Amino acid sequence: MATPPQRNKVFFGTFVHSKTLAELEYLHNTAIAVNATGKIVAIEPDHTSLDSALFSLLPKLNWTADSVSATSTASPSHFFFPGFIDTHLHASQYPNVGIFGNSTLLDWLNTYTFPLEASLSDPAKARKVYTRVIRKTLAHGTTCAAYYATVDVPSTNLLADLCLSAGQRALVGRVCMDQLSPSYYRDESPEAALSATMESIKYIEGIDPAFDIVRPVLTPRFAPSCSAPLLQGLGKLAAERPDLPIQTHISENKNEIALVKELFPPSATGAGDDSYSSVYDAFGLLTDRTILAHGVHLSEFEAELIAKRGAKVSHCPCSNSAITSGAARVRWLMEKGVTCGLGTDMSGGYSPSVLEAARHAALVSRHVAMGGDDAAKLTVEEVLYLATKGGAEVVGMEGKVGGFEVGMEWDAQLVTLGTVGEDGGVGDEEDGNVDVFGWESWEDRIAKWVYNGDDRNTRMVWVKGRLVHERK
Ligand SMILES: O=c1[nH]c(=O)c2nc[nH]c2[nH]1
Repeated sequence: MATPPQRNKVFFGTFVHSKTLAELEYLHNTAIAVNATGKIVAIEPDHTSLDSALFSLLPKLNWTADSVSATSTASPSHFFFPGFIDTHLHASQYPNVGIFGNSTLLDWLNTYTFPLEASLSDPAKARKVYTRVIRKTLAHGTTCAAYYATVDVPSTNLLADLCLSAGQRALVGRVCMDQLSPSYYRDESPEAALSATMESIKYIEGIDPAFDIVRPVLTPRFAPSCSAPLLQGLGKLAAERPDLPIQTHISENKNEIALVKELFPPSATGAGDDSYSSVYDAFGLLTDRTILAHGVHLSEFEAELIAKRGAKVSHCPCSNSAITSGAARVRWLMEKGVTCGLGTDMSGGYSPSVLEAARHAALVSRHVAMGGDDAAKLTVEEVLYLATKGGAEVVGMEGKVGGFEVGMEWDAQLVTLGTVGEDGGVGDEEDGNVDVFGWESWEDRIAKWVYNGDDRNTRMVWVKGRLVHERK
């Protein structure tokens, strides 16, 4: 299934993206040229119109006018923004969003999660769920998602097929788990888990050999679900396959941490201590390709170890609040040198939106601040960095997606906010859920979007230059 052939494209208007963790860059009256393979090949600021940009760009790029399609918006309430990167979510749990009652992690897994995931070995059900979650996340501007599927190989492969045909960039993980779940939902043995994982890796290599859009990811569910031989086998595979990322959960919930200490004492792992991070480290799974979801209760020692290994943390604030896991200290992690991104963690998290995760990240950081560390507060600029450039680093795609620079790929969204008319009614633009009165600075508009925006503001979405969603 090859990506359909594309035309060259020129986009004109306001572009907003993260320059650094602390700073957004605003490029007004700017044209960005994207070639037929989806790469940004030119960025030209300070044009008076699309026509003037085309007049300048086409000869430079050796493009004819009829080889180019243009998307232009000069409205002060429209802007292009990099596509969001969801660094942690369970595609298989999408039907359960919002269904968690008063549960916490370990009972939530048994009550809500394992039965649903197991039921997705029905191919018709899996197709329905995966089609829907891809559509929904694209509609929220998620151009790249690090997905957990299930234990089942055919439906995991189906998820990869569906991401590829929808054009959503994805890491697709067959879930490895050979212990502590009901017998109807687990790998039969470490060998069976490794062979099923290889089967899925081979399948994805077959459909997207260069991993242009979809890539397999080694996915030990979390330490309690995996026997020592399984973790060891996955560590060996990770060493043999440096092209594959690894994803798992860490230190989300206090009972989970106690369980890990009980299951993996240093005598069983050979580690020098009994920390959760050292378990993954002992099995060769704490690497610079590892995405660790949650990291709520990490110790000083663990944060330092994670930073030293170059492993990344997917911060999942919506989930951490919903199933009462705790408030992760993101500023502290970043100051320790740990790269962080954002995850919706559906369905521990109830929302498919990375913008919502950004908002929760800002709010949870204020709860951390209320505990006495005022510097913990994350700004609008910082949570948007985590949602884009930080996320790109977490999934191993830094320099490729997450921003607007020559050489990067065009993974982007067109965001439209609603203008308010002279009489207080609807202005030139559609009636949006974010009202722009016209006197706000661009910084204010972006803040209003972060705190009030949703998929109604996500007008168009592109991945690698291809239009993958348009809101009518
Ligand atoms: O939020 C979570 N969701 C899960 O599915 C899971 N499995 C292990 N640990 C987990 N945490």
